[in-house]
Amino acid sequence: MGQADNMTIASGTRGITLMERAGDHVARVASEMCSSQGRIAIVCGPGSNGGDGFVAARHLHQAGHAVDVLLLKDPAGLKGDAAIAFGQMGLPSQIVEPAELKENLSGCDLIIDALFGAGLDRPLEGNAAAFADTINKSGVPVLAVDLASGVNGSTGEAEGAAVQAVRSVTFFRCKPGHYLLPGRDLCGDVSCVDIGIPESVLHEIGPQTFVNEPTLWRDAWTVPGRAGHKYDRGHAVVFSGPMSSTGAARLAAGACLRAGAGLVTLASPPSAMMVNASHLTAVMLRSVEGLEGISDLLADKRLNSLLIGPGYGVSDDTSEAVSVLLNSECAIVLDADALTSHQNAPEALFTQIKGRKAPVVLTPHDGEFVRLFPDLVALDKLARARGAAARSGAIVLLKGADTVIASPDGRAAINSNAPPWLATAGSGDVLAGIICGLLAQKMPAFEAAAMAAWLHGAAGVEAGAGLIAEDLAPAMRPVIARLVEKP
Ligand SMILES: NC(=O)C1=CN([C@@H]2O[C@H](COP(=O)(O)OP(=O)(O)OC[C@H]3O[C@@H](n4cnc5c(N)ncnc54)[C@H](OP(=O)(O)O)[C@@H]3O)[C@@H](O)[C@H]2O)[C@@H](O)CC1
Ligand SMILES: Nc1ncnc2c1ncn2[C@@H]1O[C@H](COP(=O)(O)OP(=O)(O)O)[C@@H](O)[C@H]1O
Ligand SMILES: [K+]
Repeated sequence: MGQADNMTIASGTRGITLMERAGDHVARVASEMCSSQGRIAIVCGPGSNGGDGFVAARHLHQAGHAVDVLLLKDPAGLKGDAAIAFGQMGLPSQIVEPAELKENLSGCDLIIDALFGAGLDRPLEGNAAAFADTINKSGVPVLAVDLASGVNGSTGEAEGAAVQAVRSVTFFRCKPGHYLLPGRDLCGDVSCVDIGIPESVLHEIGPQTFVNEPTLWRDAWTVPGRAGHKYDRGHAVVFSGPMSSTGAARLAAGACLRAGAGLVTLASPPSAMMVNASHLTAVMLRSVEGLEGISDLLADKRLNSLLIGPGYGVSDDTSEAVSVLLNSECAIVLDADALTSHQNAPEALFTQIKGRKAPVVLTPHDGEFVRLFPDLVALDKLARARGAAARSGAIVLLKGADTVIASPDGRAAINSNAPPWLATAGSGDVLAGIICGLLAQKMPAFEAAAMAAWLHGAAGVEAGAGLIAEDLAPAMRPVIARLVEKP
């Protein structure tokens, strides 16, 4: 944003003009949230975020609202555009001690949080933290300028105190902190408004972090052509666990087929053939025994996408099986036990991944992540996923309510459509199956993983409250139908 701001200013738009537009938008949203008689407290910090607050105060006063401008710091310390906006405000303001703030906020109908935005560079402490606390305890709805104060816009983290907003108004583009937790929850509903920064600045800035929406991958996904053949859509293999743990792989295989793989084979240990056979219809079944069995299976060059891990078991045998898969030319998804089985020697896995041409997607949840990348866990979520992708050479899909998909080339997508109902046994197996199904259709791996996370979230919304993992594959149908309709 700093770069976007500077480029816009360098091309002739004054900084105060940007601030004027930003504050105007904030005032408009505040007016929507508050009756025309409503009293609005505008709590302003020492930087440009506070500057936006001063502009909003002027507009709201002109619109007839009762406005209280409350300052964290002495306005003599304001600089640049914020100082100009303060000078142009023409309204009384007061420096408030934290102990007095409660009194100042009582009886107001809306609080505008203009304490800190993009310039936050450390956790809120002392007076700033006390302000955030008092605002949160006031029970008054909060509209945040740019970000809820205390949220780091680049990471979504809030290491100290943070304001809880119901809405935020941000400028030009949403920031990672609007999508990553806890920032997403603290910022509330986010409106992103145009303040006159031209789109063209993005060519030079070249952002590498994206919100996971269909525009990110829709062009990489093809729907079956009129004369299409099932083999055009690939043949995926999902590896089943032993007799007592076959369900995870079957869930994955069903989702893989539903994601559009032309054919899906479940590779089953001989001992589990009966239980698998009694539960499968469109998914095919093949008995595969040991490493030799896997090698024989993979001799069929029509197979092009593989998934191993769900319910497979944690053991050296599993890591050896993974190694055989990695020697093939297929795209591969490594999930669950296939990840944990490498906890003692992750580097060997990464070396093998980096040595192959076809892509690998790793789909760890936090617990699996720490086993493979213990030294990365202290980083923020974007940095964790990016660091893991760079180190492993794989696309890394780091699961959670704010799943991040990262590529070794530096791109990262943040998924935000997943409902909490997806936190249910087997839901991750379904996700791994969807990725495998999209890889079978030869989607590039980053796009396949991103689309899969989005489909999984959208299917969760479609299935709704009370869903279980079995509901997800059927719920993908209307979601896919809508994607086909909307090119
Ligand atoms: N970019 C754009 O296009 C546009 C941007 N605009 C707006 O500008 C905002 C960014 O403004 P900004 O850079 O001045 O930073 P801001 O968030 O006000 O905070 C910096 C101040 O806070 C302080 N400080 C920091 N952390 C602290 C802490 N934990 N605890 C205590 N103090 C702390 C730090 O001072 P320090 O104490 O470090 O000297 C500094 O004084 C952006 O969010 C948007 O609202 C719009 O006007 C439209 C155009
Ligand atoms: N609170 C949440 N909100 C949205 N999605 C979630 C939440 N918690 C987990 N998920 C998603 O649910 C899935 C769970 O996967 P995983 O942990 O592997 O479970 P399992 O092994 O039981 O399938 C992941 O896709 C994850 O991103
Ligand atoms: K703010």
